[in-house]
Amino acid sequence: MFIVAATDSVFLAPSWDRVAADETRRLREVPAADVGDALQRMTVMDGGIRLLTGRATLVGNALTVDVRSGDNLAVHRALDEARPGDVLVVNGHGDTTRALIGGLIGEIMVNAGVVGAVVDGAVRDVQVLSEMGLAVYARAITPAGPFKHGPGAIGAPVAVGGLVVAAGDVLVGDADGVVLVPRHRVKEVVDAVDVIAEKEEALRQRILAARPGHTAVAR
Ligand SMILES: O=C([O-])CC(=O)C(=O)O
Ligand SMILES: [Mg+2]
Repeated sequence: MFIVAATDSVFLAPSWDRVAADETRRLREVPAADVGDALQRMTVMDGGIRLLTGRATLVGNALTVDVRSGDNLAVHRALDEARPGDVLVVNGHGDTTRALIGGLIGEIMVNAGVVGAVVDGAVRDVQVLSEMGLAVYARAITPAGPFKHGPGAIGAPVAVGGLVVAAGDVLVGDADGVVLVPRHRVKEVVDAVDVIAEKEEALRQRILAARPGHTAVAR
């Protein structure tokens, strides 16, 4: 940790599995909407979880953190457990009065290879986070800083955006928002998204063909 604080109040789960990057590669190329459709439109975070930085594409394994509202001690501690390709997923209990992540946490994320964050709460320093190339999704922005007393939990299932996210599950985000792909459903989703994309394209072509003044020139 880069801050000096006792962490006895922070629970740490023993370990969890992650999905290898080559298994999720296809999910980087398709809209989050298609990924959600491949999951029967079910495991999609609510629209309050919005992209707040310039980089939209987010695909990675959840490093889950539960915090006390307005307190980010467990976030600092969690980053010691981070692996490259992780996404910080924080249950801030919907509290938007204090930011749980900012530019300094962003710098630690970059050191650890953490590609972004999804926060059920608020963040700050969004301009700086954006310049770092991090994809950060949250409910709100506030300049108000967090406390660092704990308690918290790392690696336990968390409630974020109306979903339960387990450590190691895959998050897929773009400008529309964030979709959860449960770890054991990645292959099924990768197989399904191509079929969905083909169907959408076929329908789009029919719509374009019906547009007034349409000439049958391939795009
Ligand atoms: O004070 C904090 O922990 C949050 C913050 O602004 C930063 O990480 O830069
Ligand atoms: Mg800051």
